[in-house]
This record gives sequence, C-alpha cells and structure tokens, in this order.
Amino acid sequence: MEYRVTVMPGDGIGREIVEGAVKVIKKIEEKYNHKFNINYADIGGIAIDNHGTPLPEETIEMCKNSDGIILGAVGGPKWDSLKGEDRPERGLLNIRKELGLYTNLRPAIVYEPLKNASPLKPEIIGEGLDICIVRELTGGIYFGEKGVKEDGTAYDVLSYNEEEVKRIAVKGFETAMKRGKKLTSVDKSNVLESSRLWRRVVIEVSKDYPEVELNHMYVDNAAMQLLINPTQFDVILTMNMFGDILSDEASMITGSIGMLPSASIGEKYGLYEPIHGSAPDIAGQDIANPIATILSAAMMFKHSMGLPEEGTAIEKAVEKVLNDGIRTRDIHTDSTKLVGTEEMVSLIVKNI
Ligand SMILES: NC(=O)C1=CN([C@@H]2O[C@H](COP(=O)(O)OP(=O)(O)OC[C@H]3O[C@@H](n4cnc5c(N)ncnc54)[C@H](O)[C@@H]3O)[C@@H](O)[C@H]2O)C=CC1
Ligand SMILES: CC(C)CC(=O)C(=O)O
Ligand SMILES: [Mg+2]
Repeated sequence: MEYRVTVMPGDGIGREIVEGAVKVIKKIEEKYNHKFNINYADIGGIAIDNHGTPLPEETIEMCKNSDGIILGAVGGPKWDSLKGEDRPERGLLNIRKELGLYTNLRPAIVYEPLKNASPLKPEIIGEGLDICIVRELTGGIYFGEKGVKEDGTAYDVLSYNEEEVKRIAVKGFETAMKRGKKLTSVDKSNVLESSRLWRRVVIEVSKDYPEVELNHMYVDNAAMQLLINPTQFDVILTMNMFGDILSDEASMITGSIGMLPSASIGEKYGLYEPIHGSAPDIAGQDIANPIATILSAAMMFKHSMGLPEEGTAIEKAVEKVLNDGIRTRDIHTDSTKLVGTEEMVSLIVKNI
C-alpha cells in the first residue's frame, strides 16, 4: 500500500530525532513492501524564520493531506522573547486544534533492562510499570482566553464544556477496556469548577463501561502517588495541563523523558510526537535519545495506518537494542554501552 507521511522536525533536537524516525520508516518500507511518500513541513521556530509564522498554511494543508504525521519538537531561546501568539509553541498548539487532535495518548513503560536507569527504588517499580496517560489536548487552560489587563494583571482562563469532557472520557474508558480495565481520573475538583464538571461527566460516561474500575484523584496527590506507588495506575485520564505535567513526571520513572512517545489523535488525523521538547541544551551534539520519536512512529503505524505488525516490529527492535545494553547518555549506567543518537538509530534500524 501507499501512504503519505508529513514530517515536521521543528527545532532543537527535533531535526536529529526525526531523522531517526524517518530512517525507521524507510526500513519498514523496504522490509514490508509498502510505499511511504514522505514530505517535510516547517513548524515552530524554523517556520517563523522561513515563513514569518509558527504555523504556515502550507504546513496545515500538507498535514491534512497525509495518512500520518510525525513531529519532533518546537521552541528554543532564539524565539523566547516573542509575544505569546507569535511563539513557536503556538504553532504546535494551533496544529493540534486545527486537526482536532483532542486525545493525547502517552504510554509510560519501564523496560526491564532500564529498571536501574529509573530514579525510583527497584521495590517501588516492582514487576514493572506500564501505564497510559490519556490527556485532553485541545481544550482547557492552554486554549482559554488570555491576556494582560491595563493594571498589568495577567490571566489565562481554564474552562471545559460537557462535550469536550465527554469525548475525552470516552477515549479514556475505551483505552482502559483495551488494557487493565482500571481508570484513574485526575482533577482538582476540591477547588476548580471546571474539575467538578470533569468529575461529574466522567462518572456519567463510566456507566457505559461497567467493567472498568474507576477512581478519582486530586492532581497534587496524583503527582505524589506516581512516585510512591506508580504501579497502582493503569490508565490516567486528565485534562490538558495536568496531563502535560504528570506525563513528564511519569517519563522519568521509565529512565528518561527521551523514552516516551505519544499519539495525538482526532476523528480524522493522527500526529505522532515525543512528549519532550526541543532540548536546546543538547541540540546538535548527537546525544539526544531518539527512542521516544521512533516509538511515536510505531504508534503511527498502529493507530493511523492499520499496520500493527510493523509497529510491533519497531517496538521489538527498540527492546532488543536496550536488552543488548546499548544506551544514549540520558539512560546510560555502568556496564552499558554509550552511543550517540545516530548510532542508536542505526542499531534499531538494523534490528527491524
Ligand atoms: N512538544 C514540544 O514541542 C515541546 C516543546 N517544548 C519547548 O522546548 C524547549 C525546551 O523546553 P524544556 O522545558 O527544556 O523541555 P525539554 O523537554 O526540551 O527538555 C527538558 C530536559 O530533558 C532533556 N531531554 C529532552 N528530550 C531529550 C531526549 N530526547 N534525549 C535526552 N534528553 C532529553 C533536555 O536535555 C532537558 O535537560 C522550550 O522552548 C519549550 O517551550 C517543551 C515541551 C514540549
Ligand atoms: C505546547 C507545548 C509546549 C506543550 C507541551 O509541553 C506538551 O504538549 O508536552
Ligand atoms: Mg510537555
């Protein structure tokens, strides 16, 4: 079959890690006899430099004309003094909104050979960790009205309507049904009105999923529980900002933020992106971990292209390389072999 893939490297380490995903896609093409037509598009800081906007029209068009989209990351110190609407990060927020990508799946898995790369004690991780954060991605405080008043007061409005909560809650329960049938809905309903709506709607939706065990947790407690008892979780369902923060925290349990892929999905399109940012502190040094982006490509094959075997082949290749003791700097420990970004990619490609 023939598929169109839009690739948006973005800024900082985006170029290095996305190149890794492209090599993996090409290996899948060769091995499984598919045709992937890959087109590159600008987003973020590079788009500001080349087109004067963080999200050019042609990028949106190209994304809408593809079967799968890969994104690196956006942002960096070069653009940090720009106004909110003009910043690289707006490009990412706007493409999510434009494509209706309201579900963000962020699986956090502790791979057996990486147990000792986790900052948590082995007894806390126990048999292993395999959780999935289902984050609402196109609503909440990142998209609410914002501004600075005459007296200098700055504000960002956090609001959700019933429909927005309902559709992401459905995705949360559907995800739980395919996994361990346990869902923890994370909110701040002891303080926030929008969270009280969230909790009420989640309870309503839960009636359609009697097999799923549902519990509720305040976000401050959830942040703590992830550190003292992370294996209690199966699916965490939460709103945009809480999911953003909790997934960075969960990523460290797995050894590094460079390990966590994500799928940003709507009714029509799918965009696949690592959860981390553009890491300007390590950009251009061949030390970034490409695994999060490569595993994001695996999610693209599974979720957007109906190619589960190809997705699993990538995951297995990543596991093999980790089992062989190959590590980028962020997950390197004594007795493992330190490699750069490019070598990590080559070894994963070789094992597909
Ligand atoms: N999805 C996106 O495009 C995101 C963009 N950003 C942007 O990225 C820029 C940097 O933000 P930070 O807060 O520093 O977050 P970051 O996620 O870029 O980096 C945080 C820390 O993790 C490390 N790190 C990140 N990815 C890594 C990888 N693949 N391998 C090894 N180490 C890795 C970095 O070196 C840094 O020490 C900012 O402009 C921010 O707005 C931040 C988060 C998400
Ligand atoms: C707009 C992004 C910078 C938000 C973010 O950090 C993320 O989606 O992980
Ligand atoms: Mg984030």
